[in-house]
Amino acid sequence: MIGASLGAAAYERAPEISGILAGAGPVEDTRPARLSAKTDAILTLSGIGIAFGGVKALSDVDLEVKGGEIRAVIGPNGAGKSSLINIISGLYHADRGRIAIDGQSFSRVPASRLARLGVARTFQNLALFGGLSVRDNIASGRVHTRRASFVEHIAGLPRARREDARIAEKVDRTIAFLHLDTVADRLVATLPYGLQKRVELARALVAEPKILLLDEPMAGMTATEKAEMAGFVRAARDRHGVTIILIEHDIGVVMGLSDRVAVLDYGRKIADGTPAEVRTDPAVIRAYIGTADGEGI
Ligand SMILES: Nc1ncnc2c1ncn2[C@@H]1O[C@H](COP(=O)(O)OP(=O)(O)OP(=O)(O)O)[C@@H](O)[C@H]1O
Repeated sequence: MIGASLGAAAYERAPEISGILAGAGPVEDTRPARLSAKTDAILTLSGIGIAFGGVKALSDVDLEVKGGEIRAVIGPNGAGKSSLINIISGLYHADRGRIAIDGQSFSRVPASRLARLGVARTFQNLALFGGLSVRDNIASGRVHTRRASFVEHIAGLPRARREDARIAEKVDRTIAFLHLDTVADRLVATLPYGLQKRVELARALVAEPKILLLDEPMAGMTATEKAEMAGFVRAARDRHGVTIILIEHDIGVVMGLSDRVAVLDYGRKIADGTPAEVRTDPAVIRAYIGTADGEGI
């Protein structure tokens, strides 16, 4: 497996991200374009490029994601994977290229409208409210659906009560789906790391996204936790039809879970295909272990 073959050298070529967000506020493209009826792509990236100072994080990257598929993006450290997810979710703004999400085309994805575009994401490092319960953290994933005003909520007016009941029902269903019932009222900070990652998945799923972006959902997990998480990700696709874009370092997990895998190296896409195709691609083998005749991938 690639995972077993990945030496530290391949993984330690690039500095870690600095966390500085690029670009100014979201600017929606004023010329929305509908997707061609000939394609079943729900997400298309065309010619995406972004640089930070002198570092080209992504150069001319194309990516097509079909509705209902589990699509992995892999590559050594610093290859540009997180930058790609951050561009799709509007946190970074590409210097070049276009992004089409479910029929709407953007040069800059409006982060503030992401949930309404049907996109949800999780983060590489947990981004939960540790002092709130699991239930409240998950409910925060539906904030964008609230229509009743603050005053209506304070006064307990019917619209606000109906809204609360609807959200509570969706939260309960998500808790059951991800087997979080026994910890639903615990403070998130008191949970083991693997369960916290699952709560983050729950918060993304409760929004009922069409597209779910998962940035290293299994990082730091035990083998058992990874297998459980992989099962939940697959179930989200199989039972709810969610399209999933996944960045993950554990290549064994990626190969077992994904329909198609795109491989980045130094910001360029070097391979794209089924797990079986990518696994034997000489460019991928070179990128990961520095030699075209590497074994065991
Ligand atoms: N906000 C930023 N500011 C400056 N440089 C950045 C920023 N984000 C990414 N980079 C740089 O862009 C390149 C690609 O980084 P990115 O995090 O996208 O790669 P990655 O494949 O996700 O890496 P990893 O697997 O280590 O998370 C790296 O050289 C990184 O240092």
